[in-house]
Amino acid sequence: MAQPDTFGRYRVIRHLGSGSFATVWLAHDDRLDTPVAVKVLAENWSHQLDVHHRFMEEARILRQADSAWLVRVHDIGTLPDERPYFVMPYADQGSVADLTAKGPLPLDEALRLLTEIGQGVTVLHRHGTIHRDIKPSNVLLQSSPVGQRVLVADLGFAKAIDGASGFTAAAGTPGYMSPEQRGPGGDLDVRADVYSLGAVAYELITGRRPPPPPVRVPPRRLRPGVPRALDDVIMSALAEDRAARPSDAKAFTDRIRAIRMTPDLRSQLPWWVRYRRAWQRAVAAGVAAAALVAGTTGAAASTVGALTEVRYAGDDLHLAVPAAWAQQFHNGRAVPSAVESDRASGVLVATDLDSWDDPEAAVAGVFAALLPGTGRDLDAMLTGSPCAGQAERRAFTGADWSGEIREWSDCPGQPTTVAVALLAARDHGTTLYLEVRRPAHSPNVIDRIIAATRLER
Ligand SMILES: Nc1ncnc2c1ncn2[C@@H]1O[C@H](COP(=O)(O)OP(=O)(O)OP(=O)(O)O)[C@@H](O)[C@H]1O
Repeated sequence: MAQPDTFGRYRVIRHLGSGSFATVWLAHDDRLDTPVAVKVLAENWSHQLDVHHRFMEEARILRQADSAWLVRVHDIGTLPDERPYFVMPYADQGSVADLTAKGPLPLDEALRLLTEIGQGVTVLHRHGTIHRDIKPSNVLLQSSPVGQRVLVADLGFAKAIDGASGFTAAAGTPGYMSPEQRGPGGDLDVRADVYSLGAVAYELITGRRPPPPPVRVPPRRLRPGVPRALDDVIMSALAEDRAARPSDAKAFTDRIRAIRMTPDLRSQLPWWVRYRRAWQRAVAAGVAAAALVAGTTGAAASTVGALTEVRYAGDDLHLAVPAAWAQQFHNGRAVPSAVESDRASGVLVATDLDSWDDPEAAVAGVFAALLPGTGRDLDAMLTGSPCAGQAERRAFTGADWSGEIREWSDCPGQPTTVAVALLAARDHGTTLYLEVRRPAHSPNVIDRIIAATRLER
């Protein structure tokens, strides 16, 4: 469809996207001076009576439900060629699918989104409607004065609960669709949406869409440190037998909300998940502010090549990393600590900052921080482990540093080894905390990094 100039009083700005039955445009309401999204029935479907009816039904349900958790419908109209359109607020931050495309979300962020999506679906269930197509791309995000607002959208497949038996056509999206939705004529109830909520939760937590039912791998297996209660509610929502699922969106959401409120949720998380958010938020500022001073040391030839010295303005740590790893850097990520208030920040140099906390990513790099004092206890700092299996522990004694190295080589998916070291500086009341992620083919690189890292005195 060529870009029209207007839909009624709404001035068209650009195309936002097209779904199976409709096209959505960004437009401007000049009278109220606000951006809007206008959804127009697609030309090729406009003469199909059932599609036309469903389109109008979507607008009606959204208008009647009139909830802050659902996309609201402000206006409705008809084009000169008789096609209907309806007008919604513009969701300026894309959809939850844009977030899941980047991988698993920080746990607190995932729980917030799930609670809000669950509230939207609860409104629909109270209204007597089954959504039938809940998935990340159908949950839109809009900026609000207090942050970000979730809007459940796309009710193109929604049905009244009363008329939900004996559907003539299967509807939904594989991966998010309940087993009972797979065939036509299914006898559906709100627990079909509970299954989809479980599937969205699974993807937010693990970064992966669940396999077709029956789902046998719980989120915890893919993301160590997921609280047991969260694992349980997601797996029960994904039960093949709907009698085993939470009874409706409210029951599901109440359980998610309770987990979110658990006071010690944060302390249950392993250290690399707990501190993730802090550094992610600061990446852009950190990269801009950091001054990378690189000089190659004359290190002996090795499989990862020469080391590059990295130093940040205002810091007296000269960190040495393999030159090939020094692609992105950031200063400001927090160091794990047994005491929340005792947090120092450090520098991260890696091939890919965004993947640093994902134990399955093939990322290589070094995170280093200086902590005041010596005599610190690594066990008290670290909770959980990044990969399965026991860490191999060994002592390190060098000219400048001495302490302990722990290395996990049984990391899922990728040939990456994760190591953590806590090293006291010789003749200096300082401790160096190091995290190193290295490819499997460079076994002695950690010792070389420590040996070449020095303090400016
Ligand atoms: N209110 C809105 N604000 C911003 N973008 C929107 C809004 N409503 C829909 N969109 C975007 O418009 C596009 C088309 O949406 P639509 O609901 O028609 O179909 P879909 O969800 O992409 O696909 P399907 O209906 O086939 O599942 C999507 O990319 C969606 O994110």
